[in-house]
Amino acid sequence: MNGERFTPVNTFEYEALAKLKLPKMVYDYYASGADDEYTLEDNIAAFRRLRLRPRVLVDISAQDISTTLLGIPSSFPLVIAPAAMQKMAHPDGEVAVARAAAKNKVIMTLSSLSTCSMEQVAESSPAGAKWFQLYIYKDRQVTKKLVERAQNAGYKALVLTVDAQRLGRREADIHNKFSLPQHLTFGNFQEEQTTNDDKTRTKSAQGSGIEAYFASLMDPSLTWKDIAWLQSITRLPIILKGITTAEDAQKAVQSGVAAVIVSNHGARQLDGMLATIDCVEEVVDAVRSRIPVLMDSGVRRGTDILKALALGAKAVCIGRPVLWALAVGGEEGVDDVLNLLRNEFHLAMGLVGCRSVEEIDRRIVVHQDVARIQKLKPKTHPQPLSQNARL
Ligand SMILES: Cc1cc2nc3c(=O)[nH]c(=O)nc-3n(C[C@H](O)[C@H](O)[C@H](O)COP(=O)(O)O)c2cc1C
Ligand SMILES: CCCCCCC(=O)C(=O)O
Repeated sequence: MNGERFTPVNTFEYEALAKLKLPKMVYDYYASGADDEYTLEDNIAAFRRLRLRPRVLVDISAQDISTTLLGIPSSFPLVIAPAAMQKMAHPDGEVAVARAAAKNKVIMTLSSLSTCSMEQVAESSPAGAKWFQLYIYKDRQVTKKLVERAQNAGYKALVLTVDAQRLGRREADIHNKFSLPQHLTFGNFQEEQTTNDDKTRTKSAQGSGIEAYFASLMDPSLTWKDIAWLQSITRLPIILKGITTAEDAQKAVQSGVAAVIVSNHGARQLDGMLATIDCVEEVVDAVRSRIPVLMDSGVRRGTDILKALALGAKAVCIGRPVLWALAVGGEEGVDDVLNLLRNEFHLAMGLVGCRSVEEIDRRIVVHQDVARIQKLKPKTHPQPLSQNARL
């Protein structure tokens, strides 16, 4: 580096820089997964177990990497996932992310637990399409009010998170006694600040402040009937975030939602779950093209986006890479990460011989273990089974 400013060239380098910059409590909250973090590791490793099968001698001089998501044009198949409390990464918080998303023509999903208000975020970047993520509160009036505000502020869909009736156990947050720093509040609950301080703050007398906060406000009794309730109070399309099985995917279709996101919440909820890229085919097959399937958790490279699309996802969402970029460079950092991922995807798509996202299909991806077995076949296959019996 020799005194020159280090310029990150991929999302992993952004994370390394963010780790140097952020207070430990904040970095740990953003980075953590649940329990032993097996699934956290596997979210990345599972992408590496998938290998690409490129076709060559295809004219890729005029590639089109754009797509459309629920009627919204997107410069490439990527959406910004909801992530709570972004002002801990940078003073501009969610507003910086929204501006970078709008500039890059990708959809931003705002967390209901944002540190800027949803109106502020909407006004900061009116040209950018946005979705609003929803948790269902025990007090349904709180949820209803959030939905009305999101609708009025111009959000185009509601992303209902269904994998977090209780918050996962993130041990680093317990050790750090995580709480929202004193100078920050939850932007969507400013009005309640004087009347009900609980909605605007987390406390950390002992253990993780967010675990206690979450348990006190969110409804653990949520079921499929609440989807119908939500549909009854809004005209916005509803996207279910956190579907990972065929059974739930079928129920989602039957319940009339507009899309599903295959997600394990960045491995922050149930440790030991499959990596989400390993759930995509199951959900896609169950949905049978009736609604779009998106996926998130572990997407760090343009080749990851390509692999997800090859398995049938319409787009991916990214969580942590945006937080790292925000911490390192604010709006400019997020702009850069979006550009990096777009360029990586463009290159990868060309190198496998696809000219448009519609040309990406299952043939371009193979599971590494299957590739190995196929390679072994010519050697073992002709031998009679009895000769192999001792193996
Ligand atoms: C720090 C942090 C905060 C998050 N906050 C929310 C949230 O408020 N609502 C939600 O539905 N998901 C939340 N998520 C999960 C993300 O939306 C997304 O599913 C996950 O980050 C994707 O995995 P990735 O970080 O590996 O890309 C959060 C994730 C992180 C890392
Ligand atoms: C302070 C309230 C809890 C925020 C939870 C956000 C979230 O989903 C996460 O994964 O963290």
